[in-house]
Amino acid sequence: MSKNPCHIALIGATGSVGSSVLDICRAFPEKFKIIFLVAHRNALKMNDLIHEFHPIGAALTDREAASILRTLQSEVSVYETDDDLEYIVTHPEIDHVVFASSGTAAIKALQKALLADKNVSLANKESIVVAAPWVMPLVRRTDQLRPLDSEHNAIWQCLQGEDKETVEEIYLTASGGPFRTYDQKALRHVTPEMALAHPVWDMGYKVSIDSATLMNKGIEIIEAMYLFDLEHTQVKAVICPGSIVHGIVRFTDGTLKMAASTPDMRLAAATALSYPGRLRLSALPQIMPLSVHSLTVQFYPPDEKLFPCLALAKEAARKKGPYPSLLVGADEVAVDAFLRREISFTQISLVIEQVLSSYNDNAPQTLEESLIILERGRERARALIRSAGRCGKERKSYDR
Ligand SMILES: NC(=O)C1=CN([C@@H]2O[C@H](COP(=O)(O)OP(=O)(O)OC[C@H]3O[C@@H](n4cnc5c(N)ncnc54)[C@H](OP(=O)(O)O)[C@@H]3O)[C@@H](O)[C@H]2O)C=CC1
Ligand SMILES: CC(=O)[C@@H](O)[C@H](O)COP(=O)(O)O
Ligand SMILES: [Mn+2]
Repeated sequence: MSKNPCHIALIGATGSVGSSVLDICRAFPEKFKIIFLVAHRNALKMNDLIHEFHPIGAALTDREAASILRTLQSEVSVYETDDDLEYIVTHPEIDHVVFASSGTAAIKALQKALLADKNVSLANKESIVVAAPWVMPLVRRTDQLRPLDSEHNAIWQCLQGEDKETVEEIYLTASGGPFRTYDQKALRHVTPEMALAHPVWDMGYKVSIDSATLMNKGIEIIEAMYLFDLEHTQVKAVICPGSIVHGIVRFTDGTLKMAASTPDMRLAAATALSYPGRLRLSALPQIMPLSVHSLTVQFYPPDEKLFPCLALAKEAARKKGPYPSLLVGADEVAVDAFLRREISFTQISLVIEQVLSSYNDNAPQTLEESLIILERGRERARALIRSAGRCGKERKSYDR
């Protein structure tokens, strides 16, 4: 930790990962102080957080929501634009920026934070998948970028003190999602409510649906390739029901090193924020420490036929070029359409597959080109869904 208290800017403060980070800050006020809070449009929750954490500023990237927040309180300055976000993540008062927002909107802020030599904890996987070639070279110090995604946080912990050349392969564990035991026929009748009911984690809608299709694990494979500078053949997914083990590294001498803990994002947040120290999390009595005596862990391979999204993401990992951005764009739109009941659960992978297979342009050379490809992925997915026709059932929005 650079200083006590460590001054934090939290992007995605009103979300699921944001709440875990705030729980750690709440439990250790002498170690962590919230200086800026950023979210998209949840003005009411942001207002509550301002009253609790007393930051010097808050931002809502939705302009209307920012206006509402200004009317709700006068305690802090309210920001809203991309420039404001850059101001926040490079602010001289800030030591550590946590990127816990969903989507890809914070990519440029992530670049700015790294360039300004801030420590960064990163939960947002889409940013790395879309922009790694323009983000990873900006990392200046080995302790600067700390993975918050639970599997990557586990791998990061396993790799500490190790020589990268001795890493043979890594395994990211997957819970298997709510449909781990389903067959093809049962998958056809899956509803958004069923898909959102994750067996282990309480997460935002997008990542919950991605977990149910196993796209989350596919996206995480690409994320891990870039974060740990590994080939696609070195990153594997393995099902671990219950998600007690989060990540495994196999070294060249055959040793397997794995990180296990109660599945709780506050643990990942604590390790990233307190690195190289560790916190005494008994201050958070709700986190039950694992007992070695009751530990039974099973691993088995994922079924890529039943969950084709994983195979599609692995193919994008192999081909790289435009495919990771296309995959993220198409998946975003397909998941949204599923939540709006415009397509079925099994059509999610069909939409993404068609977007990927119909694309033959060049690899992006710049971040701007990668963002254009991301947008093409979204547009093509929208066009496919439109042309397939709407199902005409009741449409319920799952937007927060
Ligand atoms: N949830 C989890 O346990 C895990 C999540 N992740 C990753 O972390 C990220 C966040 O996930 P999760 O917390 O579940 O998501 P949520 O949907 O719960 O929260 C998303 C957060 O991002 C904010 N946000 C959305 N768009 C923007 C934007 N354009 N600018 C600024 N803030 C924005 C939202 O604000 P508002 O509420 O105002 O709309 C909200 O605070 C995702 O990339 C996810 O894949 C990784 C590992 C675990
Ligand atoms: C908590 C976390 O890191 C999520 O990304 C988690 O991995 C989702 O669960 P699945 O293992 O089901 O994808
Ligand atoms: Mn994860």
